[in-house]
Amino acid sequence: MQIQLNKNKTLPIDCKHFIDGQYIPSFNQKTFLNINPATEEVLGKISEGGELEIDLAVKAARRALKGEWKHFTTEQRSIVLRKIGDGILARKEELAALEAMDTGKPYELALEVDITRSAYNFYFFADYITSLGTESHMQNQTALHYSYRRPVGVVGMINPWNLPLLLLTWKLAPCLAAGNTTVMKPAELTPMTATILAEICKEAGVPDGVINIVHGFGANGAGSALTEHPDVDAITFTGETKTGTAIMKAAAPTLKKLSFELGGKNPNIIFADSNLDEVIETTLKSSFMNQGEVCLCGSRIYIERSIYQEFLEKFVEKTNELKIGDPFEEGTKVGAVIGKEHYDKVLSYIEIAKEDGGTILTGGSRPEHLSSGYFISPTIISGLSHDSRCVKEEIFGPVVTVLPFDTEDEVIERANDTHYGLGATIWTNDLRKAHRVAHQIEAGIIWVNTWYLRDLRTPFGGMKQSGIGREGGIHSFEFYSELSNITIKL
Ligand SMILES: NC(=O)C1=CN([C@@H]2O[C@H](COP(=O)(O)OP(=O)(O)OC[C@H]3O[C@@H](n4cnc5c(N)ncnc54)[C@H](O)[C@@H]3O)[C@@H](O)[C@H]2O)C=CC1
Ligand SMILES: O=C(O)/C=C/C=C(\O)C(=O)O
Repeated sequence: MQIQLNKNKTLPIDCKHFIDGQYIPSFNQKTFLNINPATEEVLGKISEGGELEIDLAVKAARRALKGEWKHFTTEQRSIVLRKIGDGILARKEELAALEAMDTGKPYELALEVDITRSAYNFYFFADYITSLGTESHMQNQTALHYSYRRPVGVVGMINPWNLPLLLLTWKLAPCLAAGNTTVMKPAELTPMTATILAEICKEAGVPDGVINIVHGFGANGAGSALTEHPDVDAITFTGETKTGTAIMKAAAPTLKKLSFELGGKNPNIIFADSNLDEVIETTLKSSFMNQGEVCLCGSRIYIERSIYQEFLEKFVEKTNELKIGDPFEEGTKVGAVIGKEHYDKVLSYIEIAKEDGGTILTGGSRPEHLSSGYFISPTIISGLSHDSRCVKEEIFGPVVTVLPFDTEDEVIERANDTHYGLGATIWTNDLRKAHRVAHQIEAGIIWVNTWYLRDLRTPFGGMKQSGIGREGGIHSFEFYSELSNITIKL
């Protein structure tokens, strides 16, 4: 399926399943529509899979585990992974355009972050496997113990719509590196880049059946069919916390191995001794990058009282300068949110903020110059109490709350007063304070004087209701492989 596509794309673009190396429609020919959230136009039809398509895909993945893929050496898998990375970069403009159309995000962001990082996910794990070792222990002179790593088997992947290709490849690269096969279900709202990736993988030499894609819905659809399927060994999921609960229940009867990266309500803690210009520049990104639709966004901003007013003035001024609108226009920093349902949800939180006595310092509604598309101006809300739903719940849009604090202990308590524990950012030039506070914040990913600085060797994931397990570097292999210990008596 070669789509010649640039910013002047040709529609419609239909997305079929990819099973056992072939693009196929659903058995019953069922489809649903894919909508561009920035224009509200129909992009094409998506095949709607269910139990039958999932079963076909799982059988193909199970067969492929025992086929030629099983005999690929580490070096051969590494070469294939590098070729997939090359294949992504060779089509980066096309993939970025598809991602922008599917999600509503700025094309420049898709090119710079989503697509580049997707290729890098493959390059990183291509290198990583060639130096991956296992432990061995000599027990006195009587026995040698060593561990042996093998694939988990068929891995089910359930992906969200916010960073479609980036998050799918973050799972797929280590999954293939470790020798597994997979059935992937992209989010129903963002099917396009995954569909193209299948072709890139095939061209890179991934044998038929190793990767399979089934499109469709989550509950009572392809998603639940995948999580319930008895012949799937593991599920990796990124998305909402309550979906994680449903998947855990569905996976329990067959005791699947699970890795969950769930929602967040991340604190951004700004101490008075930080460099304010640097804080503002990064806080604009941590608040509004990708329309705030990144689970790592710092949507609760706590500012030490002595710089509260100065911070607000500068932050509001710089936020008002962000260009919002057509994702394909040069310089656009904020695009459309993912769709009508999410648009209504985000706006409903702004209404809650007003009812709770909050002050909308900027934004709060659709920008006047954009009459269609699901656009919401970057919104900053002050004056809320700590228990307002806007401060407590994940909004996942271009909306942040700002609150002053007086002491270190107070802000630590506020930051931890949530069921989530994904990310946090701390701004201070006091080294001791940075460590002291970081050690007390209940989050899996803590940045000091930066945000979204990623090193793929590091453990990535959340604590509390933000996730189960970690991925990245060796942590990915803890999930995507099984270790056996072998003891030899000497
Ligand atoms: N990375 C994150 O933390 C993300 C968080 N969200 C949050 O979730 C909210 C809703 O967005 P959704 O797209 O509906 O997220 P979601 O968690 O419902 O969907 C993510 C994926 O899970 C699948 N899914 C849904 N229910 C399932 C089930 N019962 N069994 C198996 N698969 C299932 C969906 O089809 C999709 O592929 C957002 O407003 C946001 O707050 C959404 C996307 C990413
Ligand atoms: O791996 C990254 O760089 C980004 C991860 C972001 C998420 O997992 C998310 O928004 O869900």
